[in-house]
Amino acid sequence: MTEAYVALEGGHVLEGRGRASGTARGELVFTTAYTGYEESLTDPSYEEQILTFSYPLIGNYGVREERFEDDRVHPRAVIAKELTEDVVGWLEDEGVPAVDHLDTREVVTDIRDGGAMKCGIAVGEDVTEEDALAELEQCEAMSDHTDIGAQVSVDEPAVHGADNDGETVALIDCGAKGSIVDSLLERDATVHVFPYDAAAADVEAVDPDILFVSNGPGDPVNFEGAIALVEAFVEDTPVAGICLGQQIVAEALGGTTEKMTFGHRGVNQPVLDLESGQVVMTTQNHGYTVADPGEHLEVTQINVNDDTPEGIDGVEYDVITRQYHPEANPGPEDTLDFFDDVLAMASERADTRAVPADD
Ligand SMILES: NC(=O)CC[C@H](N)C(=O)O
Repeated sequence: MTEAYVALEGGHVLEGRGRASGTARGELVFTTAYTGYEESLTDPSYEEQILTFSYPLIGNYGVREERFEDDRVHPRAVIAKELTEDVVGWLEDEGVPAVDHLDTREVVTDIRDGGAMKCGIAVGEDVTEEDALAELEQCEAMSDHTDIGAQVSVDEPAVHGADNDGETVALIDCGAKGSIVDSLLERDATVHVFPYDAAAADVEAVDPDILFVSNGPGDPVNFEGAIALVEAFVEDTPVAGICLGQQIVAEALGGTTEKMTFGHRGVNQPVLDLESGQVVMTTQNHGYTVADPGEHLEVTQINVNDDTPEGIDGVEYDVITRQYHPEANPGPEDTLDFFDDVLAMASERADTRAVPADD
């Protein structure tokens, strides 16, 4: 019999059915997404986290690689009410422990009331509660993962769409989802992907029309290299960001970020555009938020549920960021036009440079 124990911060241990064996520790979070488990499980932003699905049945339409956001599963472990054989086989192959047949409603309400918390998991033939508690004991707070970018970023720069005719984007890869790159390529951009700690001179060498800071896991203050890049480029080059990217831009330009109680993870987060008055449905996956944008940034969109900043523009600089995921995957495509706005900003910059100085 495969045992499964989930030890929550504070020492409460839940018992479930073991589906994929192993031990793991991480920050316990939940997503309310009712579809898109392949995309969520391959989203690098879930590194060092244990993902609970509040939707009860996960895996019911199989597992297809073309829906992956990256080439591996990122959460340290997976919890659901019911996991299908397809998804269990995939998690087993990936060596990611999985537990089902426990009360996920209890897990979700614990997180909602107590906040995202440390968690230890043990799944296997002979594991005990103590094994899960030992994992919990060793679990570090998310902010203590000071070099988390190294786990998810590219090692070397890479270029995609070199033959495209559009704008040149320097994408700072802090754990970028594949569909962010795809969304730019579909709009004819050339995308130079750089490691999260790239030197400014290397980025400058491709003469980007825009610096684009990606999504990624963990605490934005730990991405010192990416923060320095925004500082170095923002006066002369437009800057865009998604999710962690928005938080990094705020940190770079005099704003502050903070940890939320349990964050936003799901595919139906309502966002209000303050200028148009329009509300859109968005995909989200974050546990930190911009607390104060500072004087160089202004909030243009807010979350309808809790008023947190969802869209930010530069006051005097060309800056545009989103806290949610305009690329969707999973989730609604209401906000794909963000990529058009980003590339329009990049295009203006390209046009300005093309004009000779004495014109
Ligand atoms: N998806 C993301 O980029 C997540 C950003 C950051 N790690 C957070 O949890 O807020």
